[in-house]
Amino acid sequence: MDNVFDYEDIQLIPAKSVVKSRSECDTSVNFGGHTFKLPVVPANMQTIIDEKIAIFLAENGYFYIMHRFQPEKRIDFIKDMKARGLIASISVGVKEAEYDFVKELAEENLVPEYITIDIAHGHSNAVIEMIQHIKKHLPNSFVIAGNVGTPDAVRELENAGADATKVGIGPGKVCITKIKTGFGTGGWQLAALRWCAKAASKPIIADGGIRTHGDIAKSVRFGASMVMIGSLFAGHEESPGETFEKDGKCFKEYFGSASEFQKGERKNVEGKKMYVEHKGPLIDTLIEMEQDLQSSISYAGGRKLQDIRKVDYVIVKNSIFNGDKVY
Ligand SMILES: NC(=O)C1=CN([C@@H]2O[C@H](COP(=O)(O)OP(=O)(O)OC[C@H]3O[C@@H](n4cnc5c(N)ncnc54)[C@H](OP(=O)(O)O)[C@@H]3O)[C@@H](O)[C@H]2O)C=CC1
Ligand SMILES: Nc1nc2c(ncn2[C@@H]2O[C@H](COP(=O)(O)O)[C@@H](O)[C@H]2O)c(=O)[nH]1
Repeated sequence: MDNVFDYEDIQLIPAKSVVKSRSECDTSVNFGGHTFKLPVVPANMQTIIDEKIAIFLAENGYFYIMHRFQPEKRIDFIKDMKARGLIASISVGVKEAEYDFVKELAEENLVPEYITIDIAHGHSNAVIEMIQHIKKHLPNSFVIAGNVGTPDAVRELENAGADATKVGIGPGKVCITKIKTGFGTGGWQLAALRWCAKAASKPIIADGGIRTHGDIAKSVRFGASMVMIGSLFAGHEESPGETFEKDGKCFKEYFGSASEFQKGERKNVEGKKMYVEHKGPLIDTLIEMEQDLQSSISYAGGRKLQDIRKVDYVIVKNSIFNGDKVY
């Protein structure tokens, strides 16, 4: 690896604008045969998405991935989405029961449009075998496999049949993998994305470490087709979990999928919990993301999302915030 950098080490270089208004810039993306308004998907975590949010996102043209932490609800969830004429997008793990679940879906002819294999260390035979199992029983589902952090892993999962791979081990806001294991892409997630994207022949989802809307544009620049985000989507009015008040301010909890709060026990804990200040309605954030990304496209001198891929960049050795707070 030559250049190692993360989101805040990079600035994209502006090119001459070709639009009269940022509203002319098109942020939509085709991913897995469907077009979505944004190249952004809320993380498939229990404090980020639930059935209600999934319906809201699907009805309004946004991509979503339902989490896998209430496995008994998944069949009814898929049936409900299908009954509404909406895309069904679910997550699975790799344990034995998940093999039976995939077979059950096939037997009932319940075919989710998207299935995400959601595992911490995706470069493993466990994930390769699950990709093959899904492709055998549900060949028409678009399979997203992860998480990985190397070109070798991307190639192996693609060769096993994955339709997209998800890159990011340890850059998440509530992640403690980097601290507890010493491994991962924490601190160099954007460079890892670039490294993996060069090897990929199918779409990549950049997962974790997004702290500002500008990081979405940077992810696209370095090869992401889709960007998975947890912390920026936490704390909304609709977010799962209770709102509580402290010193006159409202908060919501955001915890890791490998935290004791998710697992219900302190075994192989690699995630933590934090409290996020209340952010208001989800739609306001989605609209602001779209406007900011339209602006990014205009700075790229383009009209559509892919134009961001063409811009030059510099590696800024110190933080781009120069000691200032982000907001
Ligand atoms: N993106 C990221 O950086 C990370 C994300 N997570 C999230 O946490 C959740 C739980 O993940 P995960 O623990 O994988 O899921 P599971 O608890 O479902 O474990 C999946 C299987 O993989 C095994 N496993 C887990 N980690 C490893 C490893 N490092 N090497 C070999 N086998 C392993 C587990 O066995 P056993 O438990 O016995 O080892 C289990 O059989 C997921 O939602 C995941 O996305 C967790 C950590 C990092
Ligand atoms: N190491 C861990 N990573 C986790 C855990 N739960 C989720 N995640 C990953 O984080 C991203 C979201 O990152 P953010 O920076 O946008 O907040 C999520 O999509 C997972 O890949 C965990 O317990 N440990």
